[in-house]
Amino acid sequence: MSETLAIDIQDLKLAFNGRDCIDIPSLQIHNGEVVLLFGENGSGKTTLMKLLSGLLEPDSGKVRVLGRNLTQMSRSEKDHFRADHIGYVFQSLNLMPYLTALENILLPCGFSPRKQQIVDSAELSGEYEAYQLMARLKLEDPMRLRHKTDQLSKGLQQRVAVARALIGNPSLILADEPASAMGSYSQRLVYELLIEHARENNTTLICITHNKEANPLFERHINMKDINKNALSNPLW
Ligand SMILES: Nc1ncnc2c1ncn2[C@@H]1O[C@H](COP(=O)(O)OP(=O)(O)OP(=O)(O)O)[C@@H](O)[C@H]1O
Repeated sequence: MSETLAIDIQDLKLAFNGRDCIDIPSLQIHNGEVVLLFGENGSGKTTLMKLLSGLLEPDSGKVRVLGRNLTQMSRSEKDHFRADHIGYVFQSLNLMPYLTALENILLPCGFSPRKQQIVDSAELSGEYEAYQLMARLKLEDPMRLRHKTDQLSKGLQQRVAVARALIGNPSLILADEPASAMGSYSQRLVYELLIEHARENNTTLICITHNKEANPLFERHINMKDINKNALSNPLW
């Protein structure tokens, strides 16, 4: 059973400075599911994504991701696991400003021999793959990828962050508000690319968005208040 689960959470708890943030008794997401995660500001969406990627350590409980128990891994094992198997679009983007857009997109291949191998096995260069992904996001001028990311608009930076998460076909994509700085046409392109890419590669996709227009595109909708007992106890709400 667990081999079919991309995510399996049991009794997951995390507090910040004594204030309870996450209390999720149970959550399962199957391999290949395309999931929209939504909820009020402060309901714990980003924190949950960080727990799923091993960037945050829970106080207690179990997090299994792609059949591996994150809670039993060392920090370095988690870093390698994340580099090899997860693509993450951070809410804060986390692009390297001193690198070009193209170098940013290709960065995960440098950290993961697995991603590099997948890109190489396509018998096309990583660079070609990067251009292909950006073409699907309707980048009009490919020369823009030769610019440093801090010279690009916020919307283009987000598209670069999306391509960076998809390069090397990771098995799990976590996308935290991946299109918030874009107009509605570009937002739709981003959601459609993430979903098509997930279906083409049997990738599991978990995407946070406040954009209700994206709802019909996703096959499963998870409201934080239905899974996190502390979702509504936050003062931000
Ligand atoms: N590193 C941290 N230290 C202390 N408190 C934190 C930390 N990270 C998150 N929190 C708090 O945990 C709660 C949940 O934050 P989180 O960012 O996960 O919510 P969210 O649902 O993603 O919100 P939003 O929709 O505004 O992005 C908030 O009260 C936030 O202030």
